[in-house]
Amino acid sequence: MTLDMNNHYREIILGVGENPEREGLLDTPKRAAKAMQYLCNGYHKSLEEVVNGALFESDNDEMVIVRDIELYSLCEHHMLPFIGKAHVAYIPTGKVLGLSKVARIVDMFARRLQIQENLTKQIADAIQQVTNAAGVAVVIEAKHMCMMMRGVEKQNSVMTSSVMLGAFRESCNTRHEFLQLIGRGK
Ligand SMILES: Nc1nc2c(ncn2[C@@H]2O[C@H](COP(=O)(O)OP(=O)(O)OP(=O)(O)O)[C@@H](O)[C@H]2O)c(=O)[nH]1
Ligand SMILES: [Zn+2]
Repeated sequence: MTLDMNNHYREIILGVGENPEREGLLDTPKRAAKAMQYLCNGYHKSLEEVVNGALFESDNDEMVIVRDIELYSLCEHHMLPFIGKAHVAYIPTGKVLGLSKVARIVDMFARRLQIQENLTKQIADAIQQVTNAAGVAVVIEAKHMCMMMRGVEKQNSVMTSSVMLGAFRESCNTRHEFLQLIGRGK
């Protein structure tokens, strides 16, 4: 599989008009394949493995927010990066999730070929599934290289996507509190 990918990258180098035998490019197909495998390693992870049992009993039923989680993903249309931040919140119902696991869940879905809207939904659904929370909210703000480096070449546009489940969808107050706490409220 990796050997195959190496050959494909060699073809890409030829395709852009370069010489894959040039000294600086000799190991590039191998490196590029390895990098791409890393950037897409989310396909080989399961939610169970990522959470690793780190769910702790708690009678705290107030909103938990993890904000400004850095996010690197690849857009599925151009396979170019989109880069930004995820803000994740949930309202526990007896169990809280290990803090780092929230970020690991973000990574598990970000390290795939994605569109931002689906990524946002997959993270929200996974947090809901793992915690059985009374509500989950995910907001992602990201810049898409496919819009910056090529195409319309807009350098300053940021895409914001959100998914609200349970209490965040039903209650304006809960939603406002969340948006305020991530610095996006009025
Ligand atoms: N909604 C959404 N669109 C995305 C995302 N990533 C890339 N796109 C868009 O996907 C669309 C693909 O449009 P096409 O017209 O098929 O492709 P294209 O000719 O490369 O489009 P341009 O980028 O406009 O040059 C573009 O409008 C991209 O901006 C994303 O995460 N969410
Ligand atoms: Zn794109």
